[in-house]
Amino acid sequence: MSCLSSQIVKPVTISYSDLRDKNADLSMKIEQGFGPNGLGILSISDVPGYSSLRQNLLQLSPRLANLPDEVKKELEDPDSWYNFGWSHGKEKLESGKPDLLKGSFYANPVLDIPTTEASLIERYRSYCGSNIWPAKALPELEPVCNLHAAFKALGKLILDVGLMLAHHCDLYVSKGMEMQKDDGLEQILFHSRCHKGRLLYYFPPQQSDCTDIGDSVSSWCGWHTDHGSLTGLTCAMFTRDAEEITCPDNAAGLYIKTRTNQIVKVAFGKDEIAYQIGETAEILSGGYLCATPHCVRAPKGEVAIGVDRSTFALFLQPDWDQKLNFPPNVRLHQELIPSNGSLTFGEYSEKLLNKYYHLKI
Ligand SMILES: O=C(O)CCC(=O)C(=O)O
Ligand SMILES: [Fe+2]
Repeated sequence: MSCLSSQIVKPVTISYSDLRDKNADLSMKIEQGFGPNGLGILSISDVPGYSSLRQNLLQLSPRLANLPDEVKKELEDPDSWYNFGWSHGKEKLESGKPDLLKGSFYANPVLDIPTTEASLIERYRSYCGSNIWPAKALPELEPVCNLHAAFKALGKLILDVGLMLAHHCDLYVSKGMEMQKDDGLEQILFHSRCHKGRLLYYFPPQQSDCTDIGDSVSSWCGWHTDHGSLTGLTCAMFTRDAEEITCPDNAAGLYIKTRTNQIVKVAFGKDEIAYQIGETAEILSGGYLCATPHCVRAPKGEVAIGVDRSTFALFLQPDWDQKLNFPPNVRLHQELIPSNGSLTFGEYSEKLLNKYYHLKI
């Protein structure tokens, strides 16, 4: 049984100067962060230029989310199942109801048009579509017109730091498992065209929600594991009436289920980038890196009225063509895996999307 701890846990931290040293032995820290008995998250401190890029992007999140509905509609992309541009109320909550609690803006921070091949765009809708940026031509979008630059700058920085971290993950995994030179996470992620950034906006609880929110730890975002390899996360920004505040409810925020089934709130600094493990890192590493179950708790009570939350996630993911061999000891989504135990990352993701959108598997 899971057990909710009132403790707030700080992840293991690696400084940027240690991380970028390819020869440093960081395997103890990688194991503490990501290994079978690790917390499932670690943070990187002192990344040059990071703090201002975080601030630049996160401040645009409430502005984007509060644009008129018809303007946001122009930024939607049903062809990619809302995996590019603006998405609100398209995913389902654990209860089966549409998720209206948060809005997201998705884009590939590296490639605006990952491919022009129609068959690929049709087959891998969530990755092979094109980015949609607020056009300068629309005056209503003026407050978010620099979204394009701010999103790409932060996304690329979190990607570069994530690749350095992937290098050290490979060194750790190679101590336990035989690996070919190009099989490692670093090379797989370096060659991928599939990275996806997500600017998230959690709408503020209203007076009427006060009693609805309840005690659940997953009241803002349900329990899940990310299906990419590494997820880079910024420390969230809370605002009320467009002013940045400290969240009035200390229990609100990101929660993780540890390997020993403890549910803990994790907190890391504004100046740190946190990374979590996604399912495909667990698959590629034969279970040496373990996917991180997590959720987000909303602030509760009168003090929470009008408090919103903005954050950014970068999903570092393998290319759509990357073959994944599912090791027998990794038991994620067993029902989706064919008998030969192998799928490409693109096929795996499409199957998951079908599962979550209640379409056919
Ligand atoms: O809001 C957060 O801190 C986490 C978001 C998240 O888990 C996701 O987008 O997959
Ligand atoms: Fe997540």
